[in-house]
Amino acid sequence: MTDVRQIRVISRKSQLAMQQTRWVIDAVQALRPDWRFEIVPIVTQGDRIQNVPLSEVGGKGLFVTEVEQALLRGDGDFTVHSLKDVPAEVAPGLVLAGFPAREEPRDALISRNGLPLSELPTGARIGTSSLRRAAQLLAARPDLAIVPIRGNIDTRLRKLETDDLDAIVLAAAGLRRMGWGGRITELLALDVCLPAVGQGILGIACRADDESLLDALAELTDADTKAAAQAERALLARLEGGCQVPIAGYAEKRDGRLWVRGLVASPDGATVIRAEAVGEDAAAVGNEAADRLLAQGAAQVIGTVAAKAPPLS
Ligand SMILES: NCc1[nH]cc(CCC(=O)O)c1CC(=O)O
Repeated sequence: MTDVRQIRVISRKSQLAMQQTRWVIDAVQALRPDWRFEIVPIVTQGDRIQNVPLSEVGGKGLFVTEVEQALLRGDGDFTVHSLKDVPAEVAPGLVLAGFPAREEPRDALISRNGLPLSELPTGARIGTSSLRRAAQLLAARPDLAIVPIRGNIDTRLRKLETDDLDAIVLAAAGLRRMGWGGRITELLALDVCLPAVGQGILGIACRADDESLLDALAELTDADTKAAAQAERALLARLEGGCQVPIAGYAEKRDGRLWVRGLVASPDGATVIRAEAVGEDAAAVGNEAADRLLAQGAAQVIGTVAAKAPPLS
């Protein structure tokens, strides 16, 4: 017999956030038929600032901090984060307790004329505000013109036409969760565009002392996804990267062991440092991959980028 609870779920109002929230509620409901759920919508500062590239507004976890404060105040019981938007450290008193099976981790190219990356014309205009994507695209194709675009997924898809772009790059996971996977021209190979740490993973956060909720979230957790999340976030934490630095990391299970790949690049793609590590313990493997990046000078690349970034305000 489980306890009967009325669970309040804090969610940003974006279509993607609401979609992900409803999906997780359905999954928890299936495990706890007696529980009742209610969505508490929240508008964050990050949702209000729409026209400035995220890399310029600064502040780690722009969308996440206010949601964490709301959870700590007790405005709601859990929230569903896109893990890649969650800074390396979560707020004291909260835990990331639920990791449903990962959606597609790769970045997707959506091109106007259906051409894959390798066939785009010289000087093609590619829309992305992600320094990580820009750096890797330029490393593969230095001729490309990177055009900053921001906004929700549907806004960015529209800008493909209105901003006269040849292609845009988005996380395949977000597109698929919205039911728009059919728009994808090409999934970019992991060795062409290594994803952001946590891309495609949902991380469900709740208060660290909420025992019955912790139990339910543990039941919907996929062990391989959780291990990948831990390894990738250990790598990120050791590199101390904010969204101002092109950092990528991806972990997957191979033959029972965890394989982590990491990348640090200069924004122009001229310098790209790669490293990998294999092992059993998720955090240890992530740390080892980070150390191998640092041994190749990643700190200098990160330091150079951070020095050029505008001050956080
Ligand atoms: N930075 C915004 C963001 N946060 C999570 C996703 C997509 C879903 C995911 O990666 O889990 C996106 C959109 C994108 O990067 O294209």
